[in-house]
Amino acid sequence: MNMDNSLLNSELITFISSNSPLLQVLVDTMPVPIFYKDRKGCYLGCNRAFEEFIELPRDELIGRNVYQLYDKELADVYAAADRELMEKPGKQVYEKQIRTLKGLTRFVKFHKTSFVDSQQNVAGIIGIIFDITEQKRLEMQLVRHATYDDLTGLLNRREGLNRVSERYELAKRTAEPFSLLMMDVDHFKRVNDQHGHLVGDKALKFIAELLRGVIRQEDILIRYGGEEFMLLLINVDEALALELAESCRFELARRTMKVGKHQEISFTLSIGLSSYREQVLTELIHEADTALYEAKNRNRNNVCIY
Ligand SMILES: Nc1nc2c(ncn2[C@@H]2O[C@H](COP(=O)(O)OP(=O)(O)OP(=O)(O)O)[C@@H](O)[C@H]2O)c(=O)[nH]1
Repeated sequence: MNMDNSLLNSELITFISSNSPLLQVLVDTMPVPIFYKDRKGCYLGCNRAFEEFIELPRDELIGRNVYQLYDKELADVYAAADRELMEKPGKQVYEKQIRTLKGLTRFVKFHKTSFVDSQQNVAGIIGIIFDITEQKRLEMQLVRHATYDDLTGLLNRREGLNRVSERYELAKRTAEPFSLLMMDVDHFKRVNDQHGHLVGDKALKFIAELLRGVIRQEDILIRYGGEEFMLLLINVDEALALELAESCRFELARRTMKVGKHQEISFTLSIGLSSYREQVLTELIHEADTALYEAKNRNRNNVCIY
């Protein structure tokens, strides 16, 4: 641009508009949205990609400020960012979730630069917008996959153990009680063998949903393995943990899941319980596991305390 970053505001408007069709063609050719504003924050112009992006023709844009175009919350963010750039001229880059004028949500990355007039005073800003909605969607998908189990939507083992470890360290510092349950669905192989793997999957979702409904919001429920779940009960001593474990076991045993039109199947849980008594985390998990093994040996469908 021959603007030399140093034009008077009025010169700039003239330069960009009819006297400079080539410049307009140039910016219109750019596939990313570009806009420019004066020092008061009024739009001086934009390219075609920006018109499409905000879904507004440039005639309706020029001369207006953000408060006349967007909701106040978004306008406040834009105005504050513009003000900061005018006060500290140079470059500015930030990401923001926005709503278009037609109400679509987009994630965007702004690259803004200030420009000065012939007296070297800041005369306005030029902004370029990169639509990073797809990139954000993929990022969120990756985080979701890395955090949750695809089938049940519960925390997966890796992320679950991270959170259990964090809570363990916190409980150690604050001396709050906490208890750990290992829960395993009884004879689950039979479900697969008798009804097929898809029904088995549906059953795991059903069981996870049911457990989610029994536990409290602050508890951490993890799909630990195939048909095995870990539950960390926060601020819960052994007596209360036993009650909660019995509730999980009882609620699951009394419910049935529909299979096909006429059949209903039910499930039971074996549960091992261990409570924090200053043992290290791996030891606590091992104890709950040992108690689960004991519950399986005692004919299943029961809770054993280590
Ligand atoms: N459908 C389905 N089945 C799974 C999944 N993960 C594990 N399983 C099945 O769970 C069954 C576990 O079997 P076992 O370890 O023998 O235990 P069990 O039959 O539950 O018997 P007990 O634990 O001793 O009561 C196996 O048949 C696995 O294939 C899954 O994601 N979907």
